[in-house]
Formats: sequence, C-alpha cells, structure tokens
Amino acid sequence: MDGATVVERTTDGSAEPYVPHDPTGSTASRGLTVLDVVVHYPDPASSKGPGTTAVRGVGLDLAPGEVLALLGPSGCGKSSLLRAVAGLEPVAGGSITWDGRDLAGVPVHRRGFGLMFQEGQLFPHRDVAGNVAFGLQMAGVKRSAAAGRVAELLDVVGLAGYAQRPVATLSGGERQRVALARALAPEPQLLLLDEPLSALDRGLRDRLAADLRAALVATGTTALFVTHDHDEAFTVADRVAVMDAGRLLQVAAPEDLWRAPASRRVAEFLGYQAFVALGSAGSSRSLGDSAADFEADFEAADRLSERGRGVPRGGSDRSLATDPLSERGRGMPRGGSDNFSAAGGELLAIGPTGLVLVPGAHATDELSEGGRGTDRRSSDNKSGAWSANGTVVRSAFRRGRTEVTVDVDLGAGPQRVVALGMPSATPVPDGATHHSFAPAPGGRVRVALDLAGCAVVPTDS
Ligand SMILES: Nc1ncnc2c1ncn2[C@@H]1O[C@H](COP(=O)(O)OP(=O)(O)OP(=O)(O)O)[C@@H](O)[C@H]1O
Repeated sequence: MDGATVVERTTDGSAEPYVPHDPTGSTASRGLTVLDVVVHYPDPASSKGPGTTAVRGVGLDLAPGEVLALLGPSGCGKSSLLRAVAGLEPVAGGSITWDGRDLAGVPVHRRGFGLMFQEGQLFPHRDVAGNVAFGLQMAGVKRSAAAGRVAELLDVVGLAGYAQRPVATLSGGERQRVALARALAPEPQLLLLDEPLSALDRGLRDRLAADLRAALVATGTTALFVTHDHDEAFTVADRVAVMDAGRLLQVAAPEDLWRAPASRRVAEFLGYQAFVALGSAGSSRSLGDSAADFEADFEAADRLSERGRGVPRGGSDRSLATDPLSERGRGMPRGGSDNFSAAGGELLAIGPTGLVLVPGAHATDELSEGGRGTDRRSSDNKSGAWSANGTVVRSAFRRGRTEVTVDVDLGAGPQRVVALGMPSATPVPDGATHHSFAPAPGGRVRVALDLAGCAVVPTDS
C-alpha cells in the first residue's frame, strides 16, 4: 500500500475511508488489494436484459501469509468475487492488484494463484503422489526434487504413507487432503479455495477445517477462502469478511467479529438469535421500558462496553469494522434514565449462548409482569440483570448440553428462542456428571440473560 486511503462499503452501501490491513506496518503495496470491484453477469435470456450484479463495489486487502475467509449466505457473491480474483470472471468495475500490479488482462495461468474447489477433482489414473506432483511437473520441477516436496506436503496434510495409494481407494476427506496438497505443492503466491470442505459431513468438516488452517499456517500460504459456514470461517481464517447481497458488511478477526458485529444483519448471519431494544426511547416493550429495568439496562450495556474496550486496535481490526463496542461504550452515559435513553438506538443481540434457563425457577403468573419476570435480583438469576417467563416447546440434548426451545416475549413481541439448560446440582447415579435441567414441552420456565453470550449492535443498521 502506498498509504493512500481506499474505500470499503458499509452496511448501507455508503463509502467510508478505510486504512488497508498491513500487519508489517510497511507502506509497500504487498499482497492482494481488491478495490471497489464489481462483477456483473449478462442476462442469459436477452442481451438487453438487466443481468445480475453479483458483486457491488467490494474493497478488501490480504497481506502476505494471511488467510481471509469470505463468508456469507448462498448467492451473496462470494464465489463471483473469488473467481474475479482468479481471473475466471472479468471485473465490470474497480481493480484487483497483486503486490501493486494491476491484474486486469492477466490470464488465469499467469497470475501465479492456486485454486481448490469443493470437489477436489483428482486425476483418477494417478496415485496420490502423482496427483500432488502434477503441479510441480508442470512447473518443470525435477522428479527428484518433486519427490521430496510431495512427501513433505503429504506429511503436512496428514497423509504420510499414502503416496502410492490409488485415489479411487480414498475416503472423501482423504481426497480433499490430496487436493489441498496438490494445490499447495507449487507454492502459489495466493491460494483461492471455494467451499473446499462443503461436500464432507459435519464431523469431518470440523476436523479438516482445523487441519486446513494448520496446513496453510505451516506453509505460510496466503489464502482467500470462500464458505457459508461461520464455524469453518472462524476456524480457518485470520480475518473474516462478511458479504451480503454483493456487498461487504464487515471485515474483522473472528473473535472481534463475534464480539462486536457491526450490524444486526451480520449478527443474524453469525447466529445471534434475538434482538432487544436497549434503552431506546419510544419502544414500549424494551429492555429500558421502565424505571425498574433501567439499572439492568445500564449494567448490560456497560458490561458489554467494558468488554468492547478490550478489543485490540490496529493490526487485524484495522478493517472497515472499527470498534463499535468501544466507540459506543465510551459514549455510554452514566446517569439518569434520560441520559441513557439519549444513548439508545442500540440493540442487545442475544447469541446462541445468551439465554439460560434459571434452574429450579418454574415461572408462574405471579412472577410475571406481562410475561416478563421482575425478579431481577433473585439469587438464582444467572445474569443478575434480567429475566422473562416463557413456555417450553421442546428440549434437546446436543453437544453435551441441553438446549431448550422456549416461546417467550423478550420485549419485541413473542418469539421462539433457544435457552441453555443449566446443570442441576443432582449428580448422575454413576457420579460421572450432572443432569441438565430439561423441562417438558408446555412447561412454564424462566429464562435469563447471560451477557457473556450477547453483543450490542446499532439499531439503525
Ligand atoms: N455464470 C453466471 N451467470 C449469471 N448469474 C450468475 C452466474 N454465476 C453466479 N450468478 C449469480 O450471481 C449471484 C452470486 O452468485 P455466487 O455464486 O457468486 O454466490 P455465492 O455467494 O458464492 O453463492 P453459493 O454460496 O450458493 O455458492 C447469484 O445471484 C447467482 O445466481
């Protein structure tokens, strides 16, 4: 980068100044720079038709050695952007540069980039070593040198000893490992991966995502990785770029993204399950809708703000996402309810672990106030801040915990959420563990906020 200010798009499509990511602090333009790129497909039925604009002015950069995930729902334009970087799609606007060199007009095979797709597409007539060696042979690497590199890469992807195996005898996961080794072998300056794990089952994906990350780090490979699975993106990437409808919504390191989604849309896509107005004026049923709730609101916002202040600045979060929690947190007034309302316009985003069942608390109508609990300071309320009464839809035991689906009014009308059952104090007969609190459908329960599983997002996004 020459230090020039470039532009990324915000949630509403407006442009904001953006300082490109450069962990070295160097002002040299290194790695990939995507600037205001547009990808447009003509209408297949008629040349006069409007066609589809798949990418609408996206800007991002990728430092040498960095792994960036493009994350977003199906059809949001991830693959189109990746293909444009690869040179497989022409750009209708903007520019793509590598180490400062404009790639417009540079054909795919001259970009020095590697590609890996969902189906590894191995050569069926070659064995494992023959597949991995393919790119090296094309690059003119001598057979003796290639053999060493092949062995090294099979080791990196966890397939040491597989060199002579016919690829037809491999499992799906093993095939993808071979495909990865083959893509890494020529040491591409940038590796482009399009949903490389999506054909695999969940357990295998989780394992391979971790192995993929390890292989990319071990080989120092710069990589752009497309996925619609946020767990996968968080496992594999140094930074995650969230796309929606052709635009970039936020770029941040996984933890920062999770802790401080820049908008409700990003939070929804990450799996935040409910949104409650936080101290906003004019909301008749919000977390701040009564004097009695003010203190809880304040505590909630303030505690989140404290966490936000811990988000490191610079480095990986020098992206279009500034530090919303910190910024908002600093502005959070400490005073009367009027002041608090003035700082409204924020939503408490409740994540998958942001609600817990209050153990032993079976909601009764006496406890509720229009469906909401008022016993905010009760000792059995985990968050100590807020609770509401709801009706159990079902309970399911998953991944070592009880997830209880509850119909509840959190302040924005009735909705269906998932609360985590807290372990009861009752030991299992064999003494190994504790039962979870798993109430039966139709039962009345109380759910409480666990602020560790919540974030604050702006209302107007
Ligand atoms: N070759 C094409 N011709 C016309 N439209 C296309 C073409 N390829 C993609 N599109 C359209 O462009 C939009 C973005 O598609 P793209 O494949 O980039 O999305 P994606 O986020 O990668 O989706 P997925 O996760 O489902 O693969 C979609 O509306 C899609 O229908």
